[in-house]
Amino acid sequence: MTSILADSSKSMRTDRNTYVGNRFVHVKNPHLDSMDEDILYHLDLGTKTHNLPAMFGDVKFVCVGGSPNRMKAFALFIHKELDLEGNEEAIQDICAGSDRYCMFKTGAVLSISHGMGIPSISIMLHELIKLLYHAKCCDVTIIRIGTSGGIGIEPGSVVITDTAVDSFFKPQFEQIILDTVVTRSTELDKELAQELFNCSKEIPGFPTLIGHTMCTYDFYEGQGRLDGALCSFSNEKKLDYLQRAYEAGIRNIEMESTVFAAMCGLCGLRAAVVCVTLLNRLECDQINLPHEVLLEYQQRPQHLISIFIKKHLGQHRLK
Ligand SMILES: O=P(O)(O)O[C@@H]1C[C@H](O)[C@@H](CO)O1
Ligand SMILES: O=c1cc[nH]c(=O)[nH]1
Repeated sequence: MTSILADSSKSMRTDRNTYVGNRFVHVKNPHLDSMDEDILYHLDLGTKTHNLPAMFGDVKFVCVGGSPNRMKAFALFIHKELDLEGNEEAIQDICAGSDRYCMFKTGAVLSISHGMGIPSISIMLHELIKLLYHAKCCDVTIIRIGTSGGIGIEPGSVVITDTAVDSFFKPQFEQIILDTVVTRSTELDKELAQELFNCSKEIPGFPTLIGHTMCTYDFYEGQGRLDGALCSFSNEKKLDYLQRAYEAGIRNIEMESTVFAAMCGLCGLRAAVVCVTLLNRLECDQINLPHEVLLEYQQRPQHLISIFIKKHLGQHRLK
């Protein structure tokens, strides 16, 4: 696919990230200014129906992840960790009127689910970024806390992404706009990744590392699994691909990081991807860990992010 498109220069364009001084969340769409109202349909919010600056103007940290239950659990956890006022029952799903995504706010922290895969997170991010823009938010850090398949590392390890790459190991995301392929950078904030890694040193219970993350369009064939409903390659081909990925510096595979990095980078959000690995793909394809172990693994990125947020809010005591 890449080589065909590379020949057709008329249908390719490159979008570059631009970072602005004060880091207001910004949109890059001249049409929005002329709209009388902006309805954020999948979030069940809007500029006429809700006072977005009053509801969200103080947001400084946004955490996103695939599962609604995980993101609710994270909101409750961070509420407790930050010792915020109000009881847990007050933390209600702000998007309850839509059954696409869920959203919880506690203090300056917003926790949102994004479903599975690039199309799902991309829709959520368009509406979230517009929400933060309408709310006049500035200096916002956004972190994806997810799960992934590891390559050559112990299951339960946490990978902080330095670069998100596509299935060809390229640090780019190809967005098809009308009939044009627009190539966007998937660069993430290196300082933020390092800062998160430094926070991980305070948690002795599990290994954390910085590495490249591969983002695919599919969980089965797209990630070289032999156990899907369709498979046309051998075990040798699978292992050759994953081994080459490892040699290219890739340590885990998931399904959202490239579009996440591209969209956040273009709109002035400091972004990071922190995913726990559920298995070592050089050894197996099926996720066969007991439910309690999976739950504990999913809490690892949350624990790390809570230390990071507490540090930024001046609430963290060094051990
Ligand atoms: O945030 P989650 O844990 O949902 O991310 C990964 C990538 C896919 O969305 C999903 C596949 O199981 O898990
Ligand atoms: O192997 C895995 C595990 C979780 N998520 C993925 O995308 N792949």
